[in-house]
Amino acid sequence: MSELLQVESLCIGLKQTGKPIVKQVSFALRKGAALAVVGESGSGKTLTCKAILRLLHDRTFTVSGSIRYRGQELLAASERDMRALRGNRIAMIVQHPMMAFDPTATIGTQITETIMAHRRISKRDAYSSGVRALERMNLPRCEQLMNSYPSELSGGMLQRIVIALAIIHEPDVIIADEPTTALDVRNQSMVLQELKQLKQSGIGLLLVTHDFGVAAGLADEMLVMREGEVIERGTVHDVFAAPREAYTKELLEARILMRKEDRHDRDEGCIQTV
Ligand SMILES: Nc1ncnc2c1ncn2[C@@H]1O[C@H](COP(=O)(O)OP(=O)(O)OP(=O)(O)O)[C@@H](O)[C@H]1O
Repeated sequence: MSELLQVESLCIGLKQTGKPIVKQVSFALRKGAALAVVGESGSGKTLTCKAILRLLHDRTFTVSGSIRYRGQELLAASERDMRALRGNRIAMIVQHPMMAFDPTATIGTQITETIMAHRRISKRDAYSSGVRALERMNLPRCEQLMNSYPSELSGGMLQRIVIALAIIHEPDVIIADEPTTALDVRNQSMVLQELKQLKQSGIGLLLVTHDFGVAAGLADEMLVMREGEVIERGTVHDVFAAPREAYTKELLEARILMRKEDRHDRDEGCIQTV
């Protein structure tokens, strides 16, 4: 089956008020493909991702519709089955890598413990497997990195370590929620490069971003969300070349304007320093 994830008519609402937040969202994610979910802040992107992993608290939210992973209905799965899927088959990468780590323990300790929590493996083998995972992310001086504390590393480094950890159990779906938003341009491009390689290796990538540039660099297809609804969908090429909805055009124009301003600021900077 090439379809890894199938989301159909997903609705998320607030339990207390009954207010709908995500409305009838449907999409499918194939093996080796990347689907970008784009939309302004508050459009329901993160809640959609959390619903897939069943991370929304049922005291706060109602979730209905269907979410199937390799044919298995996740909305009906037991919590035990979900624990086996989370991290192992479906991994998630979040926006702020610093929050993924305990500041009081070294990266090596945390990686080793994570591996040992999922596998029956000795500490020494878990450590070596952690080093190899970092090497796979093309991180430099991996032994030294294992001895570092999170606060000693840049956001970009940490995000690449998060990705290394996310793929350690060889998941076939990665949900990346704004994986590059908190990073500088250089680190953004390195993280995008790593994600591109994962996609090429056959992983299905669900990429949440408000940045059309990131979507263009990585995704094959995209959904544009607004106020909880999918208002436009298609291949990245088609949506960029001929957006149908006024809202998509506005987002695209805002992106072009931002890039022009960035370039202008950089040029001004050059002139001032000459
Ligand atoms: N715990 C909550 N209780 C009430 N409303 C919530 C809760 N969590 C999210 N919301 C609301 O649901 C809507 C969608 O939130 P969501 O985090 O999915 O947006 P998003 O598109 O991911 O935005 P961003 O890009 O800012 O992360 C927002 O209006 C948000 O205020």
